[in-house]
Amino acid sequence: MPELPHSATRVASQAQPVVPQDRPAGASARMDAKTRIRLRIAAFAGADYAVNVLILFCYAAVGTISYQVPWQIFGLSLLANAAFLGSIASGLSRRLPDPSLTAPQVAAACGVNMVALTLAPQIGYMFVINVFVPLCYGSLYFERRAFLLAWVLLTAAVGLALWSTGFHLGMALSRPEEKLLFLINVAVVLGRFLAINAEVSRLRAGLHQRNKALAEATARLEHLATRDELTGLPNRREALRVLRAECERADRNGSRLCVAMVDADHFKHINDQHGHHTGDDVLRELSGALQAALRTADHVFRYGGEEFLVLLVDCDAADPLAPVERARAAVAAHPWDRLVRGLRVTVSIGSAQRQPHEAVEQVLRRADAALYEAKTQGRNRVQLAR
Ligand SMILES: Nc1nc2c(ncn2[C@@H]2O[C@H](COP(=O)(O)OP(=O)(O)OP(=O)(O)O)[C@@H](O)[C@H]2O)c(=O)[nH]1
Repeated sequence: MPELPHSATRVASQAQPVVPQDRPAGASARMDAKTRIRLRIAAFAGADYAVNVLILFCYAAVGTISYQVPWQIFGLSLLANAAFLGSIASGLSRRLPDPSLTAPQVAAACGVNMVALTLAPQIGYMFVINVFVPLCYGSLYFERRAFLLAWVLLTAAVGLALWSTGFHLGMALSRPEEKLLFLINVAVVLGRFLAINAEVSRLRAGLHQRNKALAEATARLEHLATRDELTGLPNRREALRVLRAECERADRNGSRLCVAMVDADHFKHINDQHGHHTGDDVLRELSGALQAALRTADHVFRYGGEEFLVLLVDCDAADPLAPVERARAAVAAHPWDRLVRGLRVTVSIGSAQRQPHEAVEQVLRRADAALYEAKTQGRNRVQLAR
């Protein structure tokens, strides 16, 4: 069952079903707050019983029914409401699967109305109308099976009450005061439906809010899971996902892909000489320089440490080295002086043109081997994979 709504306290149905579900163990402050809400709702249910009893006293006052009826209903309502308040206040209800006592409170409200129907069948329609309110409120929280059960039981209870009166169901409307009392009762019932409607709106707004927060949290998590925090580039996990997707696409439409491993030269030296902070700045600028040198359709990923992976889509088979050579030259020509005077940063690149249907792991292995060659041959160069 959902969390107990605060505004549920405003719902003026007869026995208010309350909602929070917690376990008996550990009476934390949070549970105490829930208990307070449950108590408040049960108290409002009590006030609701009082309104019904008052209407019955009015009927007795105008002579439609005997005074015995409101007194008996008053006693019964008091008993039921006191039992609910007592078991919620004492913490007894927390030992139950439904600590809000939603179903028992709905059942009690319907039961009191059915007893009233048997005691005063001459205004019996009023009690039949009244039972819609607690049942409707319960339906907000009941699962389908529970609601079906409530439906069957209530129908049986109405049938039983009618049978006990010999099916003498009536509505006293002959005198003006009876007409007025009937209208008052209808107004009270409709008011209760309005309160239920407010409750539905509140639950819906809460749900909408929670869905929105969940969608935002999911997007944030997704971003964190696929992005490198330092450079803002997509990370290695995302690189492999995109690479697989692009390979499938290339195989479908017969286009070519180039995979290039880009590694900063002597980066350890930069860190050692200028500090990790500068090293981080270099990585950030490096990612920007690589992106600026490539087409927007191409991808740059931070593959790890000082290593980047570049994925060139629709790569020109005639000159697969041209774009990566452009990227290398752009990095070498970048105004690194802006970071630290005299700073020079270059990259070595191993580039592999993917063969049709070549496995992702294989093309990455070839690009990595080419990068190793570029490093051993003196760095600041591009090596095409074999
Ligand atoms: N500042 C900074 N340094 C990093 C980061 N990730 C990796 N490094 C450093 O990058 C350095 C890489 O060093 P090496 O693997 O020896 O490579 P290298 O010094 O670039 O040498 P070559 O690749 O052979 O040219 C290590 O000192 C890592 O600590 C990072 O996010 N920030």
